[in-house]
Amino acid sequence: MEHAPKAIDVTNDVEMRTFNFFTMGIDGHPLGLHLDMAIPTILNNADEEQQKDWLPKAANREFIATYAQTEMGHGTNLKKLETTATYDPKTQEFVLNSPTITSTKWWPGNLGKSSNYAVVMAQLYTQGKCHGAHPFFVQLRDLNTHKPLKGITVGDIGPKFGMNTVDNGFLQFDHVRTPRRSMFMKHAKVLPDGRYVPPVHDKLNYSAMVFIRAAIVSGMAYHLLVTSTIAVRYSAIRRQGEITPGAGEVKVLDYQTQQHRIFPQLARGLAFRLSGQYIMKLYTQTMDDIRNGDISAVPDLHALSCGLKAVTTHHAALGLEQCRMACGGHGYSQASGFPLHYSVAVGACTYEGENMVMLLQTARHLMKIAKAIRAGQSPKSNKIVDYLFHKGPPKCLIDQAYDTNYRNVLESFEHLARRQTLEVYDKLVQLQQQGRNYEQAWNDCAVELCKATRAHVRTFLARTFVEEIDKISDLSIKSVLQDLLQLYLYYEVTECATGLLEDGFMTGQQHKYAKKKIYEALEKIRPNAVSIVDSFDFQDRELHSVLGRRDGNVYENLLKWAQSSPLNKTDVLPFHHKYLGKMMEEARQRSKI
Ligand SMILES: CCCCCCCCCCCCCCCC(=O)SCCNC(=O)CCNC(=O)[C@H](O)C(C)(C)COP(=O)(O)OP(=O)(O)OC[C@H]1O[C@@H](n2cnc3c(N)ncnc32)[C@H](O)[C@@H]1OP(=O)(O)O
Ligand SMILES: Cc1cc2nc3c(=O)[nH]c(=O)nc-3n(C[C@H](O)[C@H](O)[C@H](O)COP(=O)(O)OP(=O)(O)OC[C@H]3O[C@@H](n4cnc5c(N)ncnc54)[C@H](O)[C@@H]3O)c2cc1C
Repeated sequence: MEHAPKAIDVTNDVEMRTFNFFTMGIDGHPLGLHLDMAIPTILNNADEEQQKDWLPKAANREFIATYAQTEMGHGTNLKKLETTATYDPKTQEFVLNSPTITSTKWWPGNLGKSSNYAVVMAQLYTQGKCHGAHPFFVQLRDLNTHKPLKGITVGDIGPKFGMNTVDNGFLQFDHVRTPRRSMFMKHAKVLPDGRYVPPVHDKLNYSAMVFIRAAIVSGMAYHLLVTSTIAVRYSAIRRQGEITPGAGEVKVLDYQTQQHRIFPQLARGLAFRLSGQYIMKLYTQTMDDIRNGDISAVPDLHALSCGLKAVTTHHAALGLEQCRMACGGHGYSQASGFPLHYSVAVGACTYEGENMVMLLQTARHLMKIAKAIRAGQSPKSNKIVDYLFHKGPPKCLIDQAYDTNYRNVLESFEHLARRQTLEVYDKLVQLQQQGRNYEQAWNDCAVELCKATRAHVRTFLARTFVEEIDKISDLSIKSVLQDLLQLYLYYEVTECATGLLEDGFMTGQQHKYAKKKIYEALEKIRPNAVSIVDSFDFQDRELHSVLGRRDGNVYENLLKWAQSSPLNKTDVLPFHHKYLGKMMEEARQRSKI
């Protein structure tokens, strides 16, 4: 008996995301910000009554909302946002206003044409006092005509580096009135008479950003695993040159340089995937804690999500580019899929907090820990940062036989993170003792502060990778993943070798040992590489790549792909005789004279 196809349940988040993903590709769609930021804001920042009203409608797509925070003049420094929401107790309304050109909201995804509502971040004024940026849920367009409401100017910001299926927009308010209850009131409130009730933690309004920063980690894993799948598969069919003269052309994947280019991206993709799961669990747990009145984990979550976001997006951008270059000329064609994946992935280096700014946020947290260490305090049973309090071995032991579960490699990462953190802390203190104020001293130390964050995040990623692989009980799977783990760890050792060699912790000999372990891992991974990427079970329609086809039939499909180009619809372009043809004809005539 035939069954009618099951309809998509639009209120089921996973079902809907999967559907969107396969039907609309990866560069975004009109519901992206609605699902990723507006709904999380409602969940975490609307009070019970507001949620009852907004959430079912949002889940049911009765409206489309976006997250409008960034302005033309300020994206990073939220304290300087210029949009105002001034409370008028007479009418119990807020008046939203964009006082300057630079206060124009600029960048929000799906704001330009799709959304009819927005979470708007605006400086809250009541009883003559500014209380900082707060979120408001504001209607922008008429629900029937979809025309902008009175006082609202809204539109698209134009083509971008990528993600051009998303209508990133601009928005201006000219004294637009919105009811008092359009302010998100779970944490802070404005009472009908205008009194302001502060939140228990003044950064709870930023929870949607924390959510996306955490989600980005898995997103970057996805991009890296997809692009390394393309590069591995293509390298397994591409033959070029000989290793043994006369033995015939080899698959380019047999070249050590090719493996060294691609396999670390695969390993990093897995590492990001495992840490992505960890941070998402931490996010969910922390949001539950907040609901129960416990905000103690907020700083840890914020610090870890900022650092992971910055490091994983940066490494994904570098890794994607390596995968592209590893595919030679065909990698530069849009048929490879790389331009699409690259332009989407690199946006994440900027959105949801510019990467340097994010590294510095984590460093802020590290400096507090350094202060506690220097004051002789004990660790507080915090799995993520406690290692900073402990003294590790005085010398690197990566080449010693005592290694169980890579403890000696992890100790090397811990050593570097600890040293970098404490050294930059000491420099901060010293500069202040020499007369610099804290902010000036901070700026003088900024590059070193970022290095401390990177070292700390490297330690976290590596430890999570080791711990998760250790939990696997299927030995055949475990052994393949252990090869990738070996590559990951020693590759990271060589990446931070300058820091490990700088203070004599690691010897030149040990550096050479790490390189040897990399080459050994590459060799072990090579025979399994295609099976590993096949096991991710990406569908061809996800890869968007002729080079990365699962069936390996690259060349015939590359030709078909080129032949289907609009330029090839006719043998002779319609305007040929008008321009190029005419030019050549005239030149020929002239040379005859
Ligand atoms: C297949 C692919 C899938 C991909 C995966 C999914 C992706 C899905 C696609 C999405 C598509 C694009 C979506 C883009 C959407 C936008 O880009 S939305 C706009 C995002 N904008 C930003 O991120 C702005 C960045 N700036 C900031 O977050 C803040 O201004 C800064 C830089 C953190 C500083 O904030 P501030 O208000 O000036 O704070 P300040 O007074 O300096 O106080 C700092 C204190 O607050 C704390 N703090 C600051 N922020 C927080 C926070 N959030 N929580 C807790 N504490 C905080 C600090 O730790 C510090 O604490 P203390 O050290 O003082 O104890
Ligand atoms: C694809 C995309 C989608 C986006 N979607 C949205 C959205 O949906 N909603 C939304 O509200 N916004 C969105 N944005 C905006 C985005 O969040 C901001 O662009 C981002 O937060 C960076 O802010 P900025 O543009 O002001 O950069 P700037 O802060 O001007 O950065 C410029 C440079 O200054 C440096 N810098 C700035 N401050 C400091 C500091 N304190 N210390 C050291 N260096 C500093 C930065 O590191 C950077 O190198 C999106 C952006 C992009 C690219």
